[in-house]
Amino acid sequence: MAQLGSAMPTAPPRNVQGLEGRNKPVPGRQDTEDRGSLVSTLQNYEVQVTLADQQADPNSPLYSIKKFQDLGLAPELLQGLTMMNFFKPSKVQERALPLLLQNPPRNLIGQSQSGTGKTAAFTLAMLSRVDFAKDATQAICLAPTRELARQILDVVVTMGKFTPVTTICAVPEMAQDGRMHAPSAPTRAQIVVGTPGTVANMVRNRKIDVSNVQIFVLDEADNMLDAGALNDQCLEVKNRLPQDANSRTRAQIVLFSATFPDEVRRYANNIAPGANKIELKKEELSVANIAQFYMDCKDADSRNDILAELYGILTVGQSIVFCDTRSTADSIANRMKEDYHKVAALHGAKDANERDALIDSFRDGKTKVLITTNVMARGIDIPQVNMIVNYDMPKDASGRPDAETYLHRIGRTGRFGAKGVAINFVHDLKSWNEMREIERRLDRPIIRVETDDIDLMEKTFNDVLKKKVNVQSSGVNQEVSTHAK
Ligand SMILES: Nc1ncnc2c1ncn2[C@@H]1O[C@H](COP(=O)(O)OP(=O)(O)OP(=O)(O)O)[C@@H](O)[C@H]1O
Repeated sequence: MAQLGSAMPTAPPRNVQGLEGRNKPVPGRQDTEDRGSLVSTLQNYEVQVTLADQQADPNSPLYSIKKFQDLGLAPELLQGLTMMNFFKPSKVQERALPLLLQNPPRNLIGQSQSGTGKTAAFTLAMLSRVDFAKDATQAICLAPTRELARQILDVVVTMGKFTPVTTICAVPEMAQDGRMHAPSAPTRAQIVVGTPGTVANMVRNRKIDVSNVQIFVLDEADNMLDAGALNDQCLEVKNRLPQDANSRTRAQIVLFSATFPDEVRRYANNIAPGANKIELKKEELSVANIAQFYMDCKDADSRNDILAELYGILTVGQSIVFCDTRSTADSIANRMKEDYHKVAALHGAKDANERDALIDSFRDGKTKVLITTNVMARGIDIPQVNMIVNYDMPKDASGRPDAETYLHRIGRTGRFGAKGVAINFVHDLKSWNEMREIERRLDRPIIRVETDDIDLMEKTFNDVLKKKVNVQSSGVNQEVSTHAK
């Protein structure tokens, strides 16, 4: 098979500004700003019909027979949903909301595919449990990264716009921007969203009074309850919440994730005893609208050449490139920048202010390609992202292929019914085996795409994004890799 590699022409990236799709709504859904407008263009019209069709398809995770009005929500929250152009609940929202709002409150362990609206479900539950007349913290939500905590806080604020709710984002070195307080000050905010370390610190130091907390949410719960510091910090917060006579946490405990590996699920049952459960079957884990490809790279280094060649395609929408380590992320970004490609590297070694600036710039579409580590693998919701590249295949702490992290990574695209493309780089037998193991576990084909013909690559991806092709029946080259031998 012909491959890109050191012999690849080093011509500057082709100008793809004129390509169909640029600066237009992501196929399959509308951009956030556009979703409110009445149908103004043919494309928006098509997009809206597509989402409505999916929400009417019983096999879609976006399917629901109910309206938000049927789910027992307060009128101010319905107003917030209308303002956000949430017309119908998704399956997880329809199923979770009545369970979350039942009285007396009961714990919930909820699982649903990436991008299917779990955040709205637990945000509505938090907003519903708050007594706005009470000047005290009543809901705490923990998320594994500052980027995700900030994003969840934004959803709380937007959805709660017609309520008088008070909120804070408790993450390290939170900037004062009028809405978010510095976490060093004691708070009475009704809803606290933050990262486990900072919130645990604040609770320990009495900066957060937990005596009135009614609901405690762990987003990305399987990750948070996996052994390690996150788990210890989450447990510390939970154990400081008021308890009943049987030493059970009085607050409603809500755990959400797209994945719950068996061992974490067992443990989750101890954390949230007697919980209502919404579970996915193994075959339901993958999101069908994300087409998965792999590219044969000649060797480890040639991945950079292929990435440079892909740049034009990656910037048609927005893309996230995942690699193993912070230093790899920096070195890929530096090499791309040497070729005058505009990319940003975001990872845990950057300071807080820089991280905020980088994600904000990416969210605003000012940066088109983000090179990152698993720090961005979970929860981040940027509808314009239509491509994901696994520069390195994800591995767990013991170095084994990590199918859960893979699902979360590729789930940064294909949000709420949109189409997305995931591209895996395979450069040796090891990475080939890792990819095949993940493919086997998730039971979805990962299909080879040729790397020697940029036009064909572009067409293949565009056809998927424009819904012309169902990859599983497309006849796209399914030969095995040269690394399979
Ligand atoms: N009922 C709805 N109608 C329209 N859009 C919705 C609805 N619910 C959620 N969304 C949008 O869908 C996108 C994905 O939602 P969200 O981020 O909550 O997914 P998630 O299930 O938490 O994903 P992940 O597993 O990646 O964390 C968001 O942009 C959100 O605004």
